[in-house]
Amino acid sequence: MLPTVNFTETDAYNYLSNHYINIAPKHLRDLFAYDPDRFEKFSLLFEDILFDYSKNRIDEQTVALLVQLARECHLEEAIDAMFKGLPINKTENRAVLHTALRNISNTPVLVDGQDVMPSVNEVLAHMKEFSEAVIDGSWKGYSGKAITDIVNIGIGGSDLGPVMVTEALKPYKNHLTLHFVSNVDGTHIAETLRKVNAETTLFLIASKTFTTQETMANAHSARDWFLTQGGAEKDIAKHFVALSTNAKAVQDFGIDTKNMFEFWDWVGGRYSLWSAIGLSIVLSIGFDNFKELLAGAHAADNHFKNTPLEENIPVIMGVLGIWYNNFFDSETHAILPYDQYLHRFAAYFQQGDMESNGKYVDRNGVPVEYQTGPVIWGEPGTNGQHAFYQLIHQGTKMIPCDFIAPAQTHNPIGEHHTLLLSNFFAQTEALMNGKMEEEVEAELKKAGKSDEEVAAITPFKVFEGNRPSNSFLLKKITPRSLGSLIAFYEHKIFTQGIIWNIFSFDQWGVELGKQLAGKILPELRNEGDITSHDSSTNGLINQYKAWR
Ligand SMILES: O=P(O)(O)OC[C@H]1O[C@H](O)[C@H](O)[C@@H](O)[C@@H]1O
Repeated sequence: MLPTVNFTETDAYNYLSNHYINIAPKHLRDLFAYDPDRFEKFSLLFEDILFDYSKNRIDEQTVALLVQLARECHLEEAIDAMFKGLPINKTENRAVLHTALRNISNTPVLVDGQDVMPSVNEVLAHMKEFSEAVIDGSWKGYSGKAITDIVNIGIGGSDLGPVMVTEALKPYKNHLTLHFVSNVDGTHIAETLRKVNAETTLFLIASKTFTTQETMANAHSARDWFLTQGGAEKDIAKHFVALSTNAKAVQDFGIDTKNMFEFWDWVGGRYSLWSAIGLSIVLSIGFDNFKELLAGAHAADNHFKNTPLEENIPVIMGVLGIWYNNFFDSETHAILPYDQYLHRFAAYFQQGDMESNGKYVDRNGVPVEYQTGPVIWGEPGTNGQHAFYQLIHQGTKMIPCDFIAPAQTHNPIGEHHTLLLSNFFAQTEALMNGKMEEEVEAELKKAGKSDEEVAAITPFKVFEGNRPSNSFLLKKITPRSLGSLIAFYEHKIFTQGIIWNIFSFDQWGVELGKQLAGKILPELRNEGDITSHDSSTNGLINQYKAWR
């Protein structure tokens, strides 16, 4: 199985610690000034995606040492083990094979000696056939009308991916209206049901386990609502389908397994948009576009698997993250898409990254003595610029940023896209260069300020710069380029998990919350004061009971 290495005990780590002392005082502005080839050296082109990582606090030696670190941590063997379907998710004893879901070249992928590709293709064929019937109107609701609205009920990985992708690919959307219900707060389902008509609505109950409290509560409420709106028990088959690995629970819920789209325990929830969980995506943009999304991800998978680490985009993304997280002590990482359609991209990778690498126990079961996964956050530009960029530019924390923008917009209205992109370029440049004292003084003098005024205001207007960023410039956001981009981020997370020597594909931290809520629930159902917890929890529960 995966060899476990404490990365802080490798030769590369040792060299990097010394190298850091050399790089840390250097300013990016100077690194650019000394090396006119910096962009050529530190950028990679993959199909229609340009990845520019030259505005990072690195030189050629940094990259070489970071790659050595990845090698000493056996990243290449780990990649191989993942693609081969070995049970690298050890705490759940499962393979990690979201890559098989988009393996459009159909080479066999074995799990326990059995090729999974025939089952993957069978489910894809089912999704194709079903979605075509719904989209062309031949799938009828109980009163004979075609479906107009799709309500996906799911949470976490059974919600965030489909929401993010359907939003990102809205320009490819058909006439069906998509709704997503995730929160157990009754407001979410109530507000959604107000907008739809039972005769023409299809519910997708999306849950890998089919036991998640929030999803089951929302699914039952949707079914109750359907039955009070004129639908009968026998009509449920026309209006409810399940996307799950748990056939028994689906049946118990009352959904015919003919209407179940299956996936498998080797698909992690936060990596499942490529599976049957993507049915809402297929219904929104059609099967051919979904296939393009898979094809883009598959191309990125091949890049990750076959490209030397030095030129491997997700590997470079990963090791740069290690450089900042473990040498510069940065704690967060911002994802900043300059594309309104990508407005849920950062939220999607909050789960993808933080649920994967938010772990303090290493693969030997021992607490780590170094930092692991960063806090991931972000909003689309330019909104972010008017909200939190102040802190990125002039705060006391170093925040490595990923800027993402398409060269071509789907909405060429006036000069909007040029304005947007001018902000994208200006921000990465300003973060890198900063604004020196002399520049500020010259500007103020030019504006007619007295020497005294110049001296008083200058310190506040100086930007130290030297703040790192990556830029992704895509020709256009298409199903294919989006598929590749998502896969790059997934593999970046994998790369980091291997180097940090943690298990990236379990999520025991989430399980605890589920158990604890289950314990308190019966106490809320009864009247009477509660004394079984600490005084804060007792106090809150008892006040809730008094007020409800
Ligand atoms: O798809 P489900 O089984 O309903 O799970 C939904 C979500 O549940 C938990 O939050 C897990 O930590 C997530 O990884 C998962 O995506």
